[in-house]
Amino acid sequence: MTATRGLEGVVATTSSVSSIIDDVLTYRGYSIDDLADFATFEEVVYLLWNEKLPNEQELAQLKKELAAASAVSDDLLNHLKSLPLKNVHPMAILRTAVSMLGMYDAEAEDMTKEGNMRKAIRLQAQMSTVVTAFARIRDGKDPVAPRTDLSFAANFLYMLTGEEPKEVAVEAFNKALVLHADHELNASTFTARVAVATLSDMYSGVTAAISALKGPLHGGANEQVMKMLSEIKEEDQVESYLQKALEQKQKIMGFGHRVYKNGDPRAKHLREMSKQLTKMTGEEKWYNMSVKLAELLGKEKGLLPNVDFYSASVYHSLDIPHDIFTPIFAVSRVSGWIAHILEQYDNNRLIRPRADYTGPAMQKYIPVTER
Ligand SMILES: CC(=O)SCCNC(=O)CCNC(=O)[C@H](O)C(C)(C)COP(=O)(O)OP(=O)(O)OC[C@H]1O[C@@H](n2cnc3c(N)ncnc32)[C@H](O)[C@@H]1OP(=O)(O)O
Ligand SMILES: O=C([O-])CC(=O)C(=O)O
Repeated sequence: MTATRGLEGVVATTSSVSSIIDDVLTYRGYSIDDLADFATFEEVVYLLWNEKLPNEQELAQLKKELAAASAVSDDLLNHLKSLPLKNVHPMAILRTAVSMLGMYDAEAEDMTKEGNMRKAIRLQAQMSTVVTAFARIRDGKDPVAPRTDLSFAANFLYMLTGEEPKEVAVEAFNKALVLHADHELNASTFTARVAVATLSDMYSGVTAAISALKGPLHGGANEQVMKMLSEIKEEDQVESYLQKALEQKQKIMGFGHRVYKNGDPRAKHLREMSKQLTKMTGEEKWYNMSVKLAELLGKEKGLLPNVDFYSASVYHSLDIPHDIFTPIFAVSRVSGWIAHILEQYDNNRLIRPRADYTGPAMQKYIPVTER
């Protein structure tokens, strides 16, 4: 038996949810470029879960169900208020809150197809409510209840700020949600599939996935990108920052990818959004610094921006707190996790690979008094 480090290149399952073939990303066979340009996030959720784009009626029904499911119980909000919110990362709060949502869901252990679809709606709707409620509670503000007349993207921004967002912000946020919704067998999706392949419930799968997304080598990179840009401060500091970081063998957050070696097809959409939004806010320096960093790192190391790089300046321009960037990734990606969880249940087999043992061979047991 030989191990493949990080399972690189290992094909671990079949899937019809999304594909990356020759650097082209599709959800259920639809190009990410078309979806980013034309689709609402709700259409993408429907597509991922139902293997087809919805007609008007189906879309209206999904929106109605999401809106009806989006409020969370006062008990859960009171739990959130009792947590040490100032010192804990929002992804840790989200991980705990999703686990709690499972405890408040009377159907948590219902493994029927219908029960799982109802839970899917609740999870998709309520993660937005939890993330925005948390972001307000820690600032001493009351949570804002979701509205039933707003789109998914608009509702998130509304619950975060308490104000109805501008159309341009909703459009940008919707596109960001579409771009993050699914990505083949990335680390968090694989984690979700491993958890539910034991026939554990959907909340357990999503809680496990959130844990995997949290790390800076995966979803946590978007927050780290903004931290890096804030440290660099000015465009004329980019080159010296980069040289020093590379000399110290630091990883530059938001660059590189396990699968894409010629660039992440989502990055160009986020780059364009970053350009437009930073122009609007008058803070073009974030876009200019990002472009310069990307040019230099491309030349120096052949490393290209991934989905997390330009999303940082996009979310910053939408006035979103930096530590909420990764929870937003989860709010979108839960749609993909759910699609994969449903696919796993449909054709399940326990996921249990082997390890190539490298420890000592057959040691003789010595009683504790003789050691
Ligand atoms: C949504 C997402 O999850 S997208 C990814 C988000 N993560 C990041 O942006 C974090 C920064 N990027 C990385 O750490 C990596 O590129 C990963 C984790 C995304 C992919 O990693 P892998 O395919 O395992 O590549 P690995 O980490 O082995 O790197 C290969 C080589 O490229 C270098 N490298 C890869 N990415 C970077 C980077 N961002 N900055 C500097 N060097 C890098 C490594 O140091 C390594 O060099 P070496 O061979 O001289 O030791
Ligand atoms: O696929 C990956 O390894 C990481 C990624 O880009 C994602 O999850 O969107």
